[in-house]
Formats: sequence, structure tokens, C-alpha cells
Amino acid sequence: MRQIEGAAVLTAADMRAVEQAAFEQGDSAAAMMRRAGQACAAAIRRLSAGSEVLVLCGPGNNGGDGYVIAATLAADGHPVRVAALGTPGSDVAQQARAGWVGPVETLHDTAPAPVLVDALFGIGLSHPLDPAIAQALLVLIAAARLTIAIDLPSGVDTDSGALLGCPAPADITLALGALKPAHLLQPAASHCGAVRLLDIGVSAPDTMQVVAAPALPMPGPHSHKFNRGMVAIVRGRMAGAAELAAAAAMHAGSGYVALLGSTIPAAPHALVRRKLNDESLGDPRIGALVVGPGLGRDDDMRATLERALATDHSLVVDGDALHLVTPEQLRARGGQMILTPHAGEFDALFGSSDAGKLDRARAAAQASGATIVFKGADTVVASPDGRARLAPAASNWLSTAGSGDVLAGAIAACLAAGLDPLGAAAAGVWLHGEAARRCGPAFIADDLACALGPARAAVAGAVPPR
Ligand SMILES: NC(=O)C1=CN([C@@H]2O[C@H](COP(=O)(O)OP(=O)(O)OC[C@H]3O[C@@H](n4cnc5c(N)ncnc54)[C@H](O)[C@@H]3O)[C@@H](O)[C@H]2O)[C@@H](O)CC1
Ligand SMILES: [K+]
Repeated sequence: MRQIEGAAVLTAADMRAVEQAAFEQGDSAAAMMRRAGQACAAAIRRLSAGSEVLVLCGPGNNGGDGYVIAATLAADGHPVRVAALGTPGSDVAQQARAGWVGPVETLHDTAPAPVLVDALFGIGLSHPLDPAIAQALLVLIAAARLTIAIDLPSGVDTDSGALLGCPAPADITLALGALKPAHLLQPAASHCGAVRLLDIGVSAPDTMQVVAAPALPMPGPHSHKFNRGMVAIVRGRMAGAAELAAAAAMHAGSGYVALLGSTIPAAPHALVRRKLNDESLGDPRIGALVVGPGLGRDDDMRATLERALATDHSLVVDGDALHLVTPEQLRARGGQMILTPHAGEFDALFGSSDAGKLDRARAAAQASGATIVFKGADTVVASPDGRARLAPAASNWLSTAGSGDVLAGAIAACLAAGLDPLGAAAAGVWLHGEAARRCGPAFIADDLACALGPARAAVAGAVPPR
């Protein structure tokens, strides 16, 4: 049982492809189910501390896992009952069912137990739960002291994270072989409780991963302020937003941060204030240029944005700038670009849709040629090359004014430090989440920017000095 940071994330189709590849290498579905069920049983035995376990078994292979779990617990002398919904459909699930020699109650008639194991449905759920099934599950969850979902809580859509009748959250979800998008995307993620990953002996590709602590370059004896990574930030109509992004870039480790658009001295004095003109915008030492926080959307600011786009700098495009560009314009510009839309900005730029957040982010990256940081309680980072990073849940206190500006600055610092756009975006998201964790409750964005330093210190030394 392991933590999820850095773990592979697979859609239902990806998971089936990985399983199929394992079968072609000589593995069998029965052996895989045995490994999955036994790994779950070992975790459940520890978590239940001797209390009676009720395993709910569905009609598919998730139910098959449930029968293996029950048989393994019983063989270890652990008190366990089984209640089923239908009879197993696949050969492998029937085989697992045959391995359970105790009685099988029905979902609708069974009595609650202190520990409930939900092995009704996993990645094969194809339509919303019947309300009678959801109600029976709800009653058992409410009566249990601990609910453990196998692979996924029953009643969530694997790929989009939508709820398909899931009646109540589990306390713990044991993900099998890899994470699925629903473990990270809302609202399903909130129904998973604590997610832990169990190895079932398959090797998953790393195209999609959970955001993990980044490896960030450390300054060495040859470092100076510019080769640490210079960030420039365009100041717009709401100056505070750009100031926050600048503070964030400084605390996230940038060696030199310039605010373009004002020369009036003010704290912090480490921030270099310069006029916004062709010379300052064209400074070849700039490693990342941030445009959009507090920019404004009038014609002057549109012209300022055009000037930023006309440079060949790596760009972080945030806030108002996301209302002033089109995906086609960005694609035509090319170069390294990271866009950081929240849901409203995403809709404005790419159009609204009922598709899942991961699919939308990946499509947007394709359309714009930019790395997309689709922000929210379930931030998704998608690269035009198809790779993606999904953030684990972060502090809900991040829902405060200016936290997006801080994220843009943190990402810019990582981009200027030499990370590729996907790496920089994921590193910025991690630093932002870690800074929020360190801030505790009710922080303001200024505190969050300052906490990026300690967050950065937590990964100091990850890579040698450059
Ligand atoms: N393929 C394998 O060998 C392995 C599969 N594993 C487990 O198998 C799961 C996937 O198994 P399946 O593909 O059989 O899918 P599930 O067991 O998640 O569900 C499929 C079954 O549910 C029925 N169903 C779907 N939606 C329903 C609804 N709304 N109401 C009522 N019935 C519904 C389907 O007709 C089918 O019988 C994984 O989540 C994992 O738990 C693991 O054991 C690892 C090995
Ligand atoms: K389940």
C-alpha cells in the first residue's frame, strides 16, 4: 500500500490495455485478480483491526476481487461475511466466487457490519446506479465505522470523475495497479476518502501521473542572479495581482524578478521595477514572461498582450490575458507557453463543454499548442504531447483572492529555472499546494507567496547545483 504522489494515472481503456499487455506476456486474469484481492485483503485486515468485515460483491470483476478478499480474510481467521448483487459474469469472477465457501447474502437483505468493503463496481460501471442499489449501499455505509472501496467507490465515472449515483463517500479507496482519473477529479475524488495504491503486478505507462514533489535546480558556486532564472511580469490595471505573481516568483527561487510597467519605488525592494517598453520586454535574459494577472481587458491592454506574444520568451499566460487570446493565435505563435485558466477562463478561451476535465485539458493543449494548467480543486496539467499531471487534493483555503496570481509566479520561476513547460507547471502546482499546507487555515495570498520559500526548501537538494 503506497502513497499516490508520482503514481501513474490510467483511464479505464488504458487500464484494460495494460492488463491485456500483461496477459499477452503470459500473465492470467485469474492470477491478477488473486494478487489484487490478496493485496486488498492484507490492507483490510490491518485497517479493520479484528472487526467484522462485510464484503459487497458486484456482478463483474470488481465483485471477483471481493470474493478473493473474503476468501483470503476467512482463511486468515478474520470474521467476514459476503453479500452479492447478481451473479458473477466473467469466467475469472466465477472462479473467484467458487473460492468463497461461506454463505452469500443479498445486497438488499444483508445486515450492516463495522467494516464495509465495497466491491460492487469498479472501472466497468457503464451507467448510473439503480436508486435501489444506491439506497442499499447508503444504509450500509452509514452503519459502518469504516468503508473501504475496492479500486473505486461504486457509482463514479472512472474517466471524468462524475458521480453516477455514488450515494456516500468511502473512508479509504484502494486503487488497483494504477490511479484512475476519478481518484483525483471532482466530485468523485471527494467520494474516495484517502486513496492508497496497491501493486497488482502490472506495469503502467507514465504518460499521466499524479503531481509529485519536483526536482528543482539548486544554485551552485557558478550561479548568479540571471542564470538562476529571470522572471519578468507585465503589470496591468490591477497592480496588486502582478505584485503577487512577482513575490511568488521571488520566493519560489527566481534569481531576478522584474515588474514591467511601473518605476515607482515600493516594497519589496528586491523586485526590480522597470518601464514597459521594447527594451525591457525584449531583455534576452528573461527566462519566463508572465502576462495576464490583473491585466485588464481594454484595447491598451490587448496591445500590451500582443507585444508580449510577439517576443520569443517562454510565456505564462494567466487571468485577463486568457480572455484576449484565441487558441489559434497561440498555436500560430508557438514556443514555450503555459496557460493557467480557472474554469471560467477555460470556458472563455476554449468554449464550454460537458466533457470531463482531463479530456478538456488535453484537447485544449492540442488546440493551442500550449501546456494547460486547468485550475481548481482538482488541477489538471496537460501538455500538447499528450502527457498529463493530475494534482492531489490541496488545501481548500486556496479559494482566496490572489492565489492564482501566486501560482502563475511560482510556475514562471520553475520555467525560468530551466524546467520544461510540463515539469514547470507541475512543479509550480506542487509548490503552491505545499505552501498552502504550510500556511494552515485562513491565509491570504501574500502569506502564500512567502510560504513558497519553505515549500521550496522541502525539495532543496533534489538535483545538484548548476
Ligand atoms: N481484468 C482483470 O483481470 C482485473 C480486474 N480487476 C477488477 O475488475 C474491475 C473491473 O471489472 P469489470 O470490467 O468486470 O467491471 P466492474 O466489475 O466494475 O463492473 C462491470 C459489471 O457491472 C455491470 N454494470 C455496469 N454498470 C452497471 C450499473 N449501473 N448497474 C448494474 N450493473 C452494472 C456490468 O454489466 C458488468 O457485469 C476493476 O475495477 C478491478 O476492481 C482486478 O481484479 C485486477 C484484475
Ligand atoms: K468498488
